[in-house]
Amino acid sequence: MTSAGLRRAVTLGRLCWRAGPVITVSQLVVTVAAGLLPAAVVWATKLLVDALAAEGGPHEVLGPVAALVGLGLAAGVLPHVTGYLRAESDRRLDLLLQDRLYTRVNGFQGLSRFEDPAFLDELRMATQATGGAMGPITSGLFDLGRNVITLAGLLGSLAVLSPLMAGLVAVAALPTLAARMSLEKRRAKMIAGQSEAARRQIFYSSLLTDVEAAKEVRLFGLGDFLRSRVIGELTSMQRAERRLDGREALTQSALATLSALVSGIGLAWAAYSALSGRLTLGDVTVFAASVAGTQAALIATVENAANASHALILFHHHERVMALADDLTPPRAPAALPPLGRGIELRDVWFRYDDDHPWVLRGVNLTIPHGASVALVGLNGAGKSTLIKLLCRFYDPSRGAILWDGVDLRDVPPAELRARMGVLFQDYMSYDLTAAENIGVGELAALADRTRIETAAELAGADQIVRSLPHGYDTTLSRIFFGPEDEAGVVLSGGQWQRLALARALVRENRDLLILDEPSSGLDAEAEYEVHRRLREHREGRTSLLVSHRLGAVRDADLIVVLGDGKIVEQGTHDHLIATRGRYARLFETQASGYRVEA
Ligand SMILES: Nc1ncnc2c1ncn2[C@@H]1O[C@H](COP(=O)(O)OP(=O)(O)OP(=O)(O)O)[C@@H](O)[C@H]1O
Repeated sequence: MTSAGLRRAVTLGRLCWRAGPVITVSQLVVTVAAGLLPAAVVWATKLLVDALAAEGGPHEVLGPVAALVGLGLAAGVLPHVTGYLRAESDRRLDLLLQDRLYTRVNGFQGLSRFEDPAFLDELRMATQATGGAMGPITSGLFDLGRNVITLAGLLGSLAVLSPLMAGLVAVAALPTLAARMSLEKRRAKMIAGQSEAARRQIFYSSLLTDVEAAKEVRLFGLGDFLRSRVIGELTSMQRAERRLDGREALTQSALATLSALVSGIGLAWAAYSALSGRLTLGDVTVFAASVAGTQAALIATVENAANASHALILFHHHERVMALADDLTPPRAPAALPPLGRGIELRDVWFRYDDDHPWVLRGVNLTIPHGASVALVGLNGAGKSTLIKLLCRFYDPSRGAILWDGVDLRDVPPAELRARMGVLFQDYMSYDLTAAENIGVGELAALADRTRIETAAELAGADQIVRSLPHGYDTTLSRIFFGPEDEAGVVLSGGQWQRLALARALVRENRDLLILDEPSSGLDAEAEYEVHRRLREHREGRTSLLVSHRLGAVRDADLIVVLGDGKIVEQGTHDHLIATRGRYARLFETQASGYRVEA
């Protein structure tokens, strides 16, 4: 094991201790006892055989027999005790590791990590180091410890009879150990090399089983195409595995032949030594059992070391995720976030998602005054949603700053900032929860406050829809989970989901800033009119930012901002922008003419 591997094993040991000190100590005691058992049995057997060969009386035989009975009892019970301790220790360690991992993942307050394929790979491997994979990690290390003790006991016994033979058996094992370790390294490298293919395979197979994708997959006849991609990725991964398995089988067979040869030579030597009177019958028993036991323990040790090292590689990914720095810039001058009194200012904000990506925002200067309703319009890809994500501090500007009453957003904890906002994203979530919970998760403190949830639903035009569901607000909105009384859940239409998402944003009452990104894109004309009428009243006197392609919905805003090519190209009231006959006026005229033609 390399020094890094050893360090990881020590860290894991510390975590086991934290997860359950009593269980860990018990496991250590049982491991040592189980490890010493084979050598103890060999020596008790030797004493018995020698007593029998010397034709001793019941007195001489009683001791070894009693010892063998006790050892037999221990051999019967210890595996079950070990099994229980192991399962309990795995459960506790699993809890601890999952808790650590998801606390760290939640600690990444921005979005950039989740858009980084290298991080996603690391995270996928790290999540494998929890759950079922924890068994081999801990039990592999304890088994390794037990087998090393067994090995030391048996090799020691052998050395008493023939140091040369003990040395020979030990030396014969070295190539096996080296070969196994090198194979394990290759396997780890192969798995790392396959991670992209594995991710693609998971992606294709999830499309084949995903209810959301089922419509398009069937309509476009994508089933065979996706199936052949899954099989293609699997085949290429299996090809690499097959090559390695073949190499492993060949190496192991050659090494097993070497071990058999060594033990054959040893046995012949012991038999001739007994014939010439240099060894007793008991000695030969010790010798034969020790050689066989040593080789078995050696193979098991190598196997355990390989399993433990494989498991430690997974644990390594866990540790790497844990060691990652926060994704957002740490505050230079930590500040408290004041209640919004003046407004939010974007000062020469430049932004791109990555150094290799093009600029999305190029020097945006904008003020959202306190109490004003601001509308953001622009063509697809103009950067509207990106600007919203910066306001929520999912990313920091690449250059420039966003100031909240003069305080740089980089200087305040993101959670504090987000607690001051109600936001409806363009790509909102639909939770497989009840209707009430779908709204209430917008404000966890209001999850049990039905009046508040109903008020938000009413404002979003969702109240009537929810009331007409089989169990009203308690109806489970899911095709995956069952609702009350084991009924299959109900699924809403796109526009109905959107109203619930809007209610979720609005349940956060009295926030400093309300952001709505396309709140009515999926609503029918009547609902859209009604929702915007209510929102207009609701936004009155509150600071809000509305993004919409439906220009009729933004004409009443105090300030309309037109974004184009990552810059603000125009801003003003509806009347002002129409009078200037610029980009907004053209967009508005295009939309209006469409309606006029239809009319
Ligand atoms: N996570 C991301 N990583 C890299 N590029 C992104 C990401 N999200 C958006 N972009 C790019 O940023 C640009 C602006 O996208 P954005 O979603 O902000 O536009 P938008 O104005 O909201 O468009 P729409 O009207 O279509 O919603 C686009 O060119 C898009 O490809």
